[in-house]
Amino acid sequence: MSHGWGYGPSNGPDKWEIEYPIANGPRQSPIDIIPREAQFDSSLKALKLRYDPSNSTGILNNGHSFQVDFTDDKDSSTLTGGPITGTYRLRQFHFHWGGSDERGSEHTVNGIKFPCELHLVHWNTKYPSFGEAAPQPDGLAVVGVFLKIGAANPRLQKVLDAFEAIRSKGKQTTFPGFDPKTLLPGSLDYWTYDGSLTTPPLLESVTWIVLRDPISVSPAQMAMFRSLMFSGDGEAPCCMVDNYRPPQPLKGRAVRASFK
Ligand SMILES: Cc1cc(=S)c(O)co1
Ligand SMILES: [Zn+2]
Repeated sequence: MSHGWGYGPSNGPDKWEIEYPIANGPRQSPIDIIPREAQFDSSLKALKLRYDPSNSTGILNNGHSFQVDFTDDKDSSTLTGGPITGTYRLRQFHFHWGGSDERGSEHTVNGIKFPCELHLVHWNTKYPSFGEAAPQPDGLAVVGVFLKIGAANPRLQKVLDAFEAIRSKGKQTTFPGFDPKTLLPGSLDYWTYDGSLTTPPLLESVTWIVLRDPISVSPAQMAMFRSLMFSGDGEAPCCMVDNYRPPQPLKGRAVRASFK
């Protein structure tokens, strides 16, 4: 039975270096963002996110998180501008969250954790596919959005309403016509730095674009995230919580801000 990576005491983030030595590499993610140490860069362009809802296809419990997948055979859902050059295509989005409201995000701000963090994963179309882009230093761009406890988020609720069909590992269902733009805050001001995937294989191929402003999520909605299972049907039930990697050493990297 493969012991596979996870978030438990025997296979969690502190153990990943055994099978993935890059876990101790020079550009690992997430990081703690310290706004007063970020450098405002006036040459940074505005983020341009153009998403076509007809590209959303399905929603899947992959045993680590859940993800909403997008067809990426055309330049119809793209990220341009911001810190990147060229065109990156949206592949999927997913979340990381905690077992209670005081933890769950991967990036932190002045050491503060949010209860949840959204990741929108895009790949560089200078490469022929996501798989070919994923190992390249400029292969991926992930937009991170913090979720903060507040009013219930009706746009997020559309995603949560699909959970009954994907409760356990390996379950998936169709998820057509969803517009990820509805999960973005009003401002696209961001911090950016060179980093990695936050899950194995921890590839150092991600240009991170972390939005300053959070979106809201209610306590009841957070409880719905925690109703998903890491475990598959017929396995010992294990709630999907605390699927976040803690901040990693900055190792001299610059964090730039698109705003003053
Ligand atoms: C591709 C990918 C990116 C992130 S950030 C993640 O958590 C899993 O897979
Ligand atoms: Zn992620």
